[in-house]
Amino acid sequence: MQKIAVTGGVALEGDVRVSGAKNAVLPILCATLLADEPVEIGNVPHLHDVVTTAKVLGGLGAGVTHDADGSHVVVDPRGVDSHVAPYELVRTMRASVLVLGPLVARHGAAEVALPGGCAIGSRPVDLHIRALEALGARITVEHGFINARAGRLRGGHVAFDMVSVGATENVLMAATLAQGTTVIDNAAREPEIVDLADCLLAMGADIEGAGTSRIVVHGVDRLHGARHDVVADRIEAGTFLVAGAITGGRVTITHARPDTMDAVLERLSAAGADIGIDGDRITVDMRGRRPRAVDITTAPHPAFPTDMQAQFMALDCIAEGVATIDETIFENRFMHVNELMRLGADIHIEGHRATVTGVERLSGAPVMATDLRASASLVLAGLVAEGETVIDRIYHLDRGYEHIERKLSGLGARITRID
Ligand SMILES: CC(=O)N[C@H]1[C@@H](OP(=O)(O)OP(=O)(O)OC[C@H]2O[C@@H](n3ccc(=O)[nH]c3=O)[C@H](O)[C@@H]2O)O[C@H](CO)[C@@H](O)[C@@H]1O
Ligand SMILES: C=C(OP(=O)(O)O)C(=O)O
Repeated sequence: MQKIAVTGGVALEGDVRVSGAKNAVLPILCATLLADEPVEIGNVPHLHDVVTTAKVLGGLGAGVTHDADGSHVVVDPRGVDSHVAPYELVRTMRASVLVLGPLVARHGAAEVALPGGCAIGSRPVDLHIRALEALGARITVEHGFINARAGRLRGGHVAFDMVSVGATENVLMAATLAQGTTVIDNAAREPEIVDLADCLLAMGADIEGAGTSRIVVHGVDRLHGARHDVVADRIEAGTFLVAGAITGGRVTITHARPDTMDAVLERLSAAGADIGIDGDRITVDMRGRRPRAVDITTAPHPAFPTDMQAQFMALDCIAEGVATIDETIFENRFMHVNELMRLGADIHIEGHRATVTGVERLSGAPVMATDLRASASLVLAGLVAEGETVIDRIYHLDRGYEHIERKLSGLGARITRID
């Protein structure tokens, strides 16, 4: 199994390009199932999750082709002749549940394996199911599968009792082909929802309010082919900014979307970093000083994202002062804590709160990646730990970060992948 070895102590310097967002490209790939013509997607990141989604779509009968470097993908949904997303694929990537809405809206049937729990929490799908039922789908859950059937869906009122990114995406996609108007209240407002809506609009959908907590969808009879470029990955971008800050370096990220990153940029400033924004470039400068501890509370967008919690915990581990980190989205998203402690971090957990007392130095050690962003936090800690940190189970990293070791090497980091 591949590992990553990092030798800490280099202050990172230079430019790094941000890739397309994992959490946008996966729903967009699923949305292509709604069209009756090929859909071309650009700025597609090289990620294992993209490969898995292509397998899910291929298994349904869609044609999936990509150009030589893989950054343009064309999905031809005309061959779809199955409506089953099997457990073998769904269990490796929860986003596969996002084929549910498109399949039932376009083909009147879907059988999608229940994604089940994962390292960061239980991650139920009851909100997805109730929302699709509100549009007229008949849904049963048995033998580990969600079975959905429908004639043409009809518009309805969906009022979520909690904010769910995935459920908002599933019902938004389904509503585009429903008869009549759907109102989604307490919708998630994440930039990836806006990007999905932009792609659906290019395909001929009629949507208002994406990016606000009320989305209104007027159903149309068909969605056609389109071309769409995936929005920049604000989590990858944030991870590189933390890499600059934690190492006391100066890093510029390019092709970013600063307007999607307010909460993260505000917390980096609070940690003492100088932040400069110039169009799609963001520079973080922490040269010559130690970060200050910053408190974090994760919550739905536009608040601080749960997907950046582990990376900021790594920053707090070597910061001056004591920080509290409250994780309000997932009940078990502190899997990185024990591994960070193996590097010498001082962290105490009580329920949803971690208290991090900054230490002056971390020391390299073998550690185990437990989930995607936990892995990123270990790489970040490894960049400042004395000596070598070897991170095992990096397949989690490859789900969500494109060539992370190459990008960090380009900034001067001593990091290699070991087979
Ligand atoms: C609001 C939020 O920050 N969502 C994050 C969540 O999206 P993802 O779409 O995976 O998860 P949701 O947004 O649906 O989950 C938000 C909360 O709702 C609960 N829930 C969800 C669906 C459901 O049917 N029933 C239910 O109870 C979840 O357990 C969780 O506590 O994980 C992604 C990957 O880390 C992040 O990119 C998203 O930012
Ligand atoms: C946990 C994440 O992704 P997923 O929902 O695909 O597990 C993430 O993007 O941080």
